[in-house]
Amino acid sequence: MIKLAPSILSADFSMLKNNIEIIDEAGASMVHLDVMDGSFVPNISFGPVVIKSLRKITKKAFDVHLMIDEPTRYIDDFCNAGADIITVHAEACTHLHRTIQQIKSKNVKAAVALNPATPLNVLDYVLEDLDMVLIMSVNPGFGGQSFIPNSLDKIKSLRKQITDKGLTIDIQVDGGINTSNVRTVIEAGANIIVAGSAVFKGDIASQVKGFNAIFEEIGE
Ligand SMILES: O=C(CO)[C@@H](O)[C@H](O)COP(=O)(O)O
Ligand SMILES: [Fe+2]
Repeated sequence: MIKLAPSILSADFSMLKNNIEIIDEAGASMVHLDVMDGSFVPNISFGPVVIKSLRKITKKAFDVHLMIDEPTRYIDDFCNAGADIITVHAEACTHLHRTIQQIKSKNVKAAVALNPATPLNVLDYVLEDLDMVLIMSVNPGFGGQSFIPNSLDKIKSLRKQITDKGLTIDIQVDGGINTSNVRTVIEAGANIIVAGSAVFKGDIASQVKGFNAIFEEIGE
């Protein structure tokens, strides 16, 4: 099953409650929350206090994408704020294996994100431990960037590795995805689609429904 994870980074922050209610009702599978520290990425967004407040608005899964250096320092805070999935960047962790185990010890799903220039082999000795891998299809830090086409080969190779090893791991793709290019991303092997500007810039509900209609069509 293919799932949509709208990224609220592109929402109107003065209307967050309303925007989250709209994606929830329109059929989004989860809420993608981009946490940025101004160090790992050149932008600052929000942290666990905001996520804890938003947790009251919906029961949909909270998919927390941590773009922060040494996330091990804050894993417990994000788990306590109500995260269902925590994604850390391989590039940001000195002890990636330990960080993954820390997330799992809190009964939260663990995922690792790879920047566009990071090879898949950094996952060789941790893949079995993961619930999800996030392939970044833009350089992290901002919404509204263009999809990097090389990401498609990376998604295909990862899907092949997962299948060959007999594992069940979600592949999430994040950055520059819209209703025109999402089919190629799914055909390459992704099953969780993050979309920020393609959901929140314009009619939010109809754009969520537009993605879901494509997912159903492909799933048939
Ligand atoms: O993690 C990030 C950016 O670093 C994303 O989740 C973006 O927020 C996606 O936005 P669009 O590229 O879909 O506009
Ligand atoms: Fe993200």
